[in-house]
Amino acid sequence: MTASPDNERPSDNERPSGGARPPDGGGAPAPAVRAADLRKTYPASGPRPEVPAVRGIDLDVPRGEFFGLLGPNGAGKSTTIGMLTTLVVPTGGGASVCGLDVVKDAVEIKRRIGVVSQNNTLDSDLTAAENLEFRGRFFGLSAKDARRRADELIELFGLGEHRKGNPFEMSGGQAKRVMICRALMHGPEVLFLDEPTAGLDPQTRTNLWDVLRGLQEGGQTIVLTTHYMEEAEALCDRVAVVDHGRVLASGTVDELKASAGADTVITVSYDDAAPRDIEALADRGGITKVEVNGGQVRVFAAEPDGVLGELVALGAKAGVGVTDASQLRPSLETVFLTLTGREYRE
Ligand SMILES: Nc1ncnc2c1ncn2[C@@H]1O[C@H](COP(=O)(O)OP(=O)(O)OP(=O)(O)O)[C@@H](O)[C@H]1O
Repeated sequence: MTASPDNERPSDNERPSGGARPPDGGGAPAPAVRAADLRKTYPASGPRPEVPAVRGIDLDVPRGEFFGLLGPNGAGKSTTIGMLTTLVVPTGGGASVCGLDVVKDAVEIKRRIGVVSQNNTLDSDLTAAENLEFRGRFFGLSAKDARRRADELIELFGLGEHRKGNPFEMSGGQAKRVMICRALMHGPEVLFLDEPTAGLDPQTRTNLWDVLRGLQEGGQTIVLTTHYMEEAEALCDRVAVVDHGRVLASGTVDELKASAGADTVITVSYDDAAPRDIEALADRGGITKVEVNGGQVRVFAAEPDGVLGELVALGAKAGVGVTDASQLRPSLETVFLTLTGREYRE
């Protein structure tokens, strides 16, 4: 489910208490994003109970960084980005973007950011170029400047053939590029992208990665949400792994791997209860942890060589067969497994 702009504003006593507004003027510029104990609980509606979508998130994103909020569906990523982009009103904690409070300074923040939502929100009555020009005019550019800026972006994003195209007759990847161009029309300080490559085929996805990398190399601060592990690994300087509305861990991908997921994870499913003596493997050098759950065994190993074969052999000795086996090398996926005990679900 995607967080949507909500009109319900919190009452004064539940309104966030000012968030994290860094000092104005002088010194280093305020960070691109800062959040402190940021929360959102959607109110109950009919038979549906309230939903604590974001349950106290802290973030600190410096300028120029490519930052990723990574988590499975329903983790609270869209709600978090909704609050940072002022579309969703927090119910607790606070956040600032470019030093401006997301509640009190929402109008000014809108001028400073570009937002690319998950769905195609382009205007179907306008061509691609007109969509861009219209946005430029909205942000106060003269007709001439809006046209020039639109032309520049269309060129940069390889959309020349589509400038007069209807955004709803384009491929998903082309429409997404037009949306990114539109979000860049007014030269935003921070670009927010909510699941920019969801639903795109792998080739289109990696093409879009190149586009985003190019933007960052040009100095653009980018914050994206993604549920694709490999997307976060490919693009982000730093990542916050989010699940059930909380940050489980954050840092560079390498830091995360080193701290939480340095091990290779070998998972074996037996056709009956796992052999009893399997837990003794944990005492062996090079093995960090062994988890047994019914017929499933998961071994976290710094030295994984031979472990899989040994699990098969132990099963055979105990008269149980192996129905499934996998070996995950250290990655964000193993970080997630280590942190949650659950496999990452996309
Ligand atoms: N407007 C809303 N009203 C009520 N509940 C909502 C609303 N928007 C999101 N939720 C719920 O909040 C939780 C977090 O959703 P959210 O969309 O923020 O997660 P997400 O990590 O972005 O997931 P996805 O990748 O599927 O969009 C989910 O349980 C979702 O059902």
